[in-house]
Amino acid sequence: MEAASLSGVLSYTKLCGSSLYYSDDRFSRNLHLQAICRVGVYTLGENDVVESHHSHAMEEKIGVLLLNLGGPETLKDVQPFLYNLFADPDIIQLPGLFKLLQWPLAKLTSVLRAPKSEKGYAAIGGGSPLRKITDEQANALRMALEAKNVNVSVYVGMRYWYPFTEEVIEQVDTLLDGIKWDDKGLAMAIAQNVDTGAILMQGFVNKGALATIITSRKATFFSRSRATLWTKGETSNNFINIYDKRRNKLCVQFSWRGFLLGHVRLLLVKLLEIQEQIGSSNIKMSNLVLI
Ligand SMILES: C=CC1=C(C)c2cc3[nH]c(cc4nc(cc5[nH]c(cc1n2)c(C)c5CCC(=O)O)C(CCC(=O)O)=C4C)c(C)c3C=C
Ligand SMILES: [Fe+2]
Repeated sequence: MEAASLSGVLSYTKLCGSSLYYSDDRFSRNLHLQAICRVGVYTLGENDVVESHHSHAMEEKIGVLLLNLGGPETLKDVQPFLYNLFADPDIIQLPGLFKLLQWPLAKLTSVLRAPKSEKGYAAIGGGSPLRKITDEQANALRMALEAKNVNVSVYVGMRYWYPFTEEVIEQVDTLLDGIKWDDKGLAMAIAQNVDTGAILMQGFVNKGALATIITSRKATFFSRSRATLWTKGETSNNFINIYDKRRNKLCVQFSWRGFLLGHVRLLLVKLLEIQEQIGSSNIKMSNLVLI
């Protein structure tokens, strides 16, 4: 895949007092470059009404999380980066029991491909420009919002290379204030059908599970008995997809039990709205940060 065609994923996280909003368009349609470019154009038009919301916005903590895929920053990153990419079943999907070969095959193909890719990266300066571009976009977004008197923290998380989304989410504690973690860093979570409210699954999440939910769009929990993350459906293929691409609609909402159940549930309903706006051609920053 051409490096130039690979921007990726744009996601927004809004912390509203105690709520986390996010939206992730990872592999949907052809949004990749378009979405990233939108960061640059998310400035408010003269006629956009922001002022009326300002006092409200300024009291809130607002975070924006830009998600991208990442790329190798140096030539020695190329093989491990390719491994991360090929080990992702969203990129290369093997049927049935062949799934067990995902990691060895990822290792093999990454090692075989790396020399050719390294040459390509050497020709464009020795590494991928994705991180630099995404950081610049984050700064541009921050400045555009500051110019409108909207004070936000903008973060960047990558799926296949540094800074990994999981690490960013671990670090950005303030984004997760709304969830009441217990002393083991866990919170009870329930996945509900957005339309019917039916409870699909109940389990525990930690910050890593949350990051995985955000990046994979599949219901993921922390297994207390195995002390590991598990994605519902990873063996049965019967995933709980939190977003239905065909309907362009969020289909599962997560609620975290704790102080703020209502609030956090609300945030995921809002997430749906943000998602729909991102999918539409005419999203405005006022929609994004001032819901
Ligand atoms: C089997 C080959 C490949 C498939 C299938 C594939 C799908 C795929 N890739 C991305 C995202 C990225 N790919 C990137 C680089 C890259 N990808 C492949 C191969 C496949 N990708 C290679 C060999 C490379 C290395 C570069 C090269 O040699 O051409 C990158 C990094 C871009 C950068 O700026 O460095 C990303 C990101 C997606 C989303 C995808 C399928 C949906
Ligand atoms: Fe690729």
